[in-house]
Amino acid sequence: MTIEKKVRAYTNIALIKYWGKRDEAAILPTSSSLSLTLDAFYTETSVAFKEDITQDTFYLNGVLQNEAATQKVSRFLKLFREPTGIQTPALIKSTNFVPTAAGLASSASGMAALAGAANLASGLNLPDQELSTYARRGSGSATRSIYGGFVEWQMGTSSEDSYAVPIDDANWDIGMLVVVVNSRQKEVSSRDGMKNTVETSPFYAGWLESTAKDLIEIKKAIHSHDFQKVGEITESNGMKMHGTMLGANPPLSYWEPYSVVAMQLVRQLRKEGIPCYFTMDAGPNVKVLCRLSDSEKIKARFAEVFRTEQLIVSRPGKGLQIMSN
Ligand SMILES: O=C(O)C[C@@](O)(CF)CCOP(=O)(O)OP(=O)(O)O
Repeated sequence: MTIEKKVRAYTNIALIKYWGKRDEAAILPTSSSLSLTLDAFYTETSVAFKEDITQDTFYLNGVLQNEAATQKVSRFLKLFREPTGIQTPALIKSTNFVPTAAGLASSASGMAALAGAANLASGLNLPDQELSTYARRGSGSATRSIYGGFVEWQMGTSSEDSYAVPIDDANWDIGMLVVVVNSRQKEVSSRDGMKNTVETSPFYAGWLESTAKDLIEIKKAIHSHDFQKVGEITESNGMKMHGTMLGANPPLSYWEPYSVVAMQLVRQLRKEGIPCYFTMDAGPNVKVLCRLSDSEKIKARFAEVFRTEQLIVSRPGKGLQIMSN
């Protein structure tokens, strides 16, 4: 029995970064990672296997997608067609609720929502942990969006045990301010950036050793609700990831001048006694981990430098949600 339901998945921001694969095809990482799912950014997707269409048909934000984008979705749907034997064409409708200027990687919420919708439509009905290994085959960071709050993606030893584990609901005055320095499509994708780094950076071995220790320490800090420790490890881990890129050949940096302005403002606010810590991904945008109760105060300080539409406060997000159609 298949059901056509809309599934919502929220995006996540890594505090302990995923930056490198040990297996490109299966999207298996070189290290485990840990993220915070965000409530403010999400994707809603429905999948329906329909006899009245002749081929997979994919709408994104209401726009019929081209052959290449549709083939990518079809390749992903094979994960659900193979075990069920479903040959019927699929109608896929996906909407990204990522504020237009956000420029946040929607691959995490996009692939997690697609996995959730396909899981229902195919009748496979995998439990969340196993479903996260399917989302992973779409995009590594999507693994973590199956759950809410703080989530660990365990690197595992195979495809079957490289999955997400919920760590903590983060409902203890945790928030994040996303500073959108630039929302345009970045030149170098995370996929390409991490591949080049793994292959050429002399700092990569040091990163692997250090990030494994960071993960152990941040989980202790989360369990003891030690916000300062969580923040310090987050900021350090993100900078070490960017450090590996600077050593790659050719060197890679995603930073723009206003990325540095944002980081300096975070340091200034900390000096004034407001606990906040920055992290960056494969783009110029800066994410500020803070107390939810401080987020508006911090946003107001950023608004002295950035336009308000560049500043988005998010509380912790939940895991996959099945929406009423
Ligand atoms: O999210 C993190 O842990 C850190 C990053 O965002 C970069 F800073 C990596 C995201 O990589 P993703 O887009 O998932 O790559 P894919 O597996 O090649 O699709």
